Formats: sequence, structure tokens, C-alpha cells
Amino acid sequence: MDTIFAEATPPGRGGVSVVRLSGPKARAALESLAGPIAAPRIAVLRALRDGEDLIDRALVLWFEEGHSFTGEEVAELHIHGAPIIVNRLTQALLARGLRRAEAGEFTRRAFLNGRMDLAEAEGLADLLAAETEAQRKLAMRATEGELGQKADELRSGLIRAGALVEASIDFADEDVPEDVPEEVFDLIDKVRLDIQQMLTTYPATERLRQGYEVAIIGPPNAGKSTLLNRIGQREVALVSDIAGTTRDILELRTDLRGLPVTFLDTAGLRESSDPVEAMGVARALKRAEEADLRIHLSVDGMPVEEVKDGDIVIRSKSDLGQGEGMAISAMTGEGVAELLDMVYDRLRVRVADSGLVSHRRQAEALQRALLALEVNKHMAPELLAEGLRQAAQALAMMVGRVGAEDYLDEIFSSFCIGK
Ligand SMILES: Nc1nc2c(ncn2[C@@H]2O[C@H](COP(=O)(O)OP(=O)(O)OP(=O)(O)O)[C@@H](O)[C@H]2O)c(=O)[nH]1
Ligand SMILES: [K+]
Ligand SMILES: [Mg+2]
Repeated sequence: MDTIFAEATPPGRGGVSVVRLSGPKARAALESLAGPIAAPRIAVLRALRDGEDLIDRALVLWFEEGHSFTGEEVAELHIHGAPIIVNRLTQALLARGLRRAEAGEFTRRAFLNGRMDLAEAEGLADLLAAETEAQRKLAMRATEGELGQKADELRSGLIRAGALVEASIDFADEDVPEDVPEEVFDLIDKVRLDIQQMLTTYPATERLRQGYEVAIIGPPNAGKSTLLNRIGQREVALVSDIAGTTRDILELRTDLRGLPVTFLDTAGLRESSDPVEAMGVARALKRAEEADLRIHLSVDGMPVEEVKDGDIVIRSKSDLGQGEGMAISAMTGEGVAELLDMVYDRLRVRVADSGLVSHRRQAEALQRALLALEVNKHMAPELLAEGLRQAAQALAMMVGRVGAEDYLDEIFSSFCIGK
């Protein structure tokens, strides 16, 4: 196993830069630079020397194998935060046979050494990518290993059921076949219910992890782009009094009181003989359909598209005159805060529907488990046992206890170097 190193802090100037070493040569490399290290996990101030050259004075930490982030021998060097010092230290480490870490390699080693399961690693990647409070909370929960605990609990139920089935096979008399005990089906029913419940919360959880999309749709010149600019408090979209100004979909990422919400400005909806405008309209309809909710905006307050459950219908340009229903003026800002309140309220309830399963990979494993558990009392016990075995396997795969190889590159390449 190589010994790897990387700057754990972002490159550039700062108070400190932390360089982390992990692998079997970590201690030797550290001691050759900093002198003998007596105790693990205790920060000591040391001169780092490469031969005669004093590289820096650093705060040095040492972690023993089995008691570190990666599970390997790990050293942390807190040096002064300057790229030139990091470069000098890098030369010294390369000369001692260490190599630069690849993206996510520390976390990958942590997974391979059993320091975290795959769902925790995914949670860690999500935590680093989180942009809002709600995403941070969701990811933090994932890094705590709840999904792995749940998977283990369900697996132990299935393993117990499997053992009962095997026993009925082994002891079955040639002439008098032993019945599979009722307890087996009670255990299976409980696991199935739990899996179904987890799958029910999956779509809401995935949406929260990725962020919500709110499409602003309506006829041309309704003021959709003006509204987008008002929400973003900057000129994101072109505005003009020419109907059909917006063609492409414009995205505005926001943090709506802790919720990740991307507002979409779309082409005004109308029949058009202009092929480019028609393409814009087709895109608008497709994205609006896929969005979590739609704001139907029009001057007369009448929606021009089908209004789905949870959608908001609103009249624009309230500064121009009175009318029916709720109204806003994107130009003056009147009513826009209330509109955002409504969006927030509608999305907030979806956060409450979220659970533990936030990645498609995890949901697919649960679906495989559920499929394998399509068993019944009239089945041959051998088939029943096989179904239980497959379901337990799928649950183990969900958190990477087995069969993780196919996913490792994808998951760990999403990390940065040094993590
Ligand atoms: N008085 C008034 N005018 C507005 C308001 N909002 C937008 N407008 C004007 O209405 C015209 C159209 O605004 P846009 O924001 O481009 O409308 P749009 O819905 O994006 O139009 P398309 O992209 O062509 O579909 C512009 O001249 C805006 O200045 C408003 O609240 N009050
Ligand atoms: K316009
Ligand atoms: Mg527009």
C-alpha cells in the first residue's frame, strides 16, 4: 500500500495549511522531518527539516493505525499557510517515497478499512457539497451511519428467517415434509414493510439532497423574467416589452431560508411560427412538468397551463391596477415576499417527508431486496431460502458491506483532492 499525502486545506495563502499523510510510511516520513514522536493525538510544535534545510515550524499530530480517519497511520502537519511552503514540503515527501493522493483517496481508504460504510461516504460527499441548512442536516445524518444500522437490523431479521427455513429443510423427513414456521413470514413481512416505508420517503429525500426546482411559467410578457431578477436581486434574465424575449431556461440558485431552491425562468407560452421560440416553449413545458412546483404568472391571473397540486397561480403587474386573486408587482416588489413565503411553505412540508435514503443507488438496492422478498407460504423452502439470501445481499450492497467495487470510482471521484 502506497503512503499518500495531500494538502487538506484549500490551496492558497491562509493562517495555516494542513498537509495530511496516510499509509505505512507516514510515521517514518514524519519522524525524518520532525524528529521522534512520542505520543499519538497530541499536538507538538516541531521544526520540519529536510537535511540542513529548515522547511517550517509546524504543529504536528500523529495518529496510530486503527485510530485515524483512514484507519492507517496518519500524520498531520499544520504549517504556515503559503503555497511555497507546501511546495517545499511536497518535495521532501516525494523524496521519501510518498505520492500525491488522488481525489477522495483518503475517504476511499477510510471506507476500505471499515472506518465508514458506503452510505456514510456518500453522506460525507453530500455534506461537502451542501449549500443550505436543510441539505447540511440531511447529509450530516447520513454521515452518522443511520442507514447502515437500519440495513444491519433488517439483514439480521432476514438471516434469522433464513436459518429457520434451513432448519426446516434439514430436518424434513423424507415422507413428512416439515412446514416452514409461521415466524419466518412474520419476519419477512416486517422487513418488507420497513423497506417499503424507506422507499416511500426516497423521492422527497432525493429532491432535498439535489435541491428543489420552481418553474415560473405563463404567457409572454407576463413579467416572468422581471420576477426572476427581483428574486435574485440582480439582472439574471433579459427583460423587454417584446413578447418572446426569453428562449432558453435560466436558472437562479437560491437559499430560501435554508432550503435549496432553484427558480427557473422560462419562455412565454404561446403558439409560435418562429421555430426557435417554439423550441423554447417546448423546453419550458418539459422543465415545468418536471419541477417540484410551478408559479403560474399572468397579467389577468389566469393560468395558461394545467395547474397541478401545490402550484401557485398569481396575477402580475399589480401596480397597473386592481383585479381578482393574489397579485404581485415584480417591478415594485409588492407581494414578492408573500409569494416566496408560499413557495417556502409548500416546499417545507416536503422536507418533512424525507428519510434516510437519498441516492438512487441505495433505492435500487432496496427495490432488489423487495423483489427478492416476493415469497409465499406455498413456495419450496429452498426457493424461499434463496429469496432471503438475495434480499440480505441487496441490503448489504446498499451500504457497501459487499459488492461496492462498481461504485467506488464514481463515489470517490466526486471528492476533492485531500479529502
Ligand atoms: N408595470 C409593470 N410592468 C412590468 C412588471 N413586470 C414586468 N413588467 C414589464 O413587462 C414587460 C415584459 O416583462 P418580462 O419580464 O420580459 O416578461 P416575460 O414574462 O419574461 O416575457 P417573455 O420572456 O417574453 O415571455 C417588460 O416591459 C417589463 O418591464 C410589473 O410588475 N409591472
Ligand atoms: K418579454
Ligand atoms: Mg422572459
